[in-house]
Amino acid sequence: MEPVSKKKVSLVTEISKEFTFEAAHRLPNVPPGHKCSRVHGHSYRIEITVRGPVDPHFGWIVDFSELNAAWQSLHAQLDHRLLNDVEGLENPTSELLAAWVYERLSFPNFPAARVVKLRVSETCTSQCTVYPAEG
Ligand SMILES: Nc1nc2c(c(=O)[nH]1)N=C([C@H](O)[C@H](O)COP(=O)(O)OP(=O)(O)OP(=O)(O)O)CN2
Ligand SMILES: [Zn+2]
Repeated sequence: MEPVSKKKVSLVTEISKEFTFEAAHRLPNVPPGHKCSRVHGHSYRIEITVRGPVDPHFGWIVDFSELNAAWQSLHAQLDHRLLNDVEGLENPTSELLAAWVYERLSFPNFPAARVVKLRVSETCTSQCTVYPAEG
């Protein structure tokens, strides 16, 4: 009988975690009469995907609880707020919110871990995804 091959494949590994917050917003630059010019609320979902080397000792890219810790200070700034009042979110579209969150995430204990995808869902059917540009 042939021995089973133990060939090592090189893998790209990602982990993801989803967070939620509740907030109100209005979009100040929409045309007159647009429904989003009025203050309204969303149950936002933020999915964060991290890529990096799997630490040989821990066996993970980054502890899920470190993602949790990184998210907590952002959650405190966003949850049950009028997003327009948050510095940098004066025009709180999904696109600009995704960039705002992306720019503020870091994992000090796992510096090799990189956020490679961040998705904001405003509703069940409306999402925005950002990725770091190549290069
Ligand atoms: N490109 C974007 N378009 C819109 C954004 C945005 O952030 N980026 N935001 C809005 C509003 O916030 C709106 O609340 C969400 O839009 P929409 O999907 O139209 O919401 P509805 O639940 O009303 O959608 P229906 O599928 O029509 O029920 C608008 N556009
Ligand atoms: Zn909205």
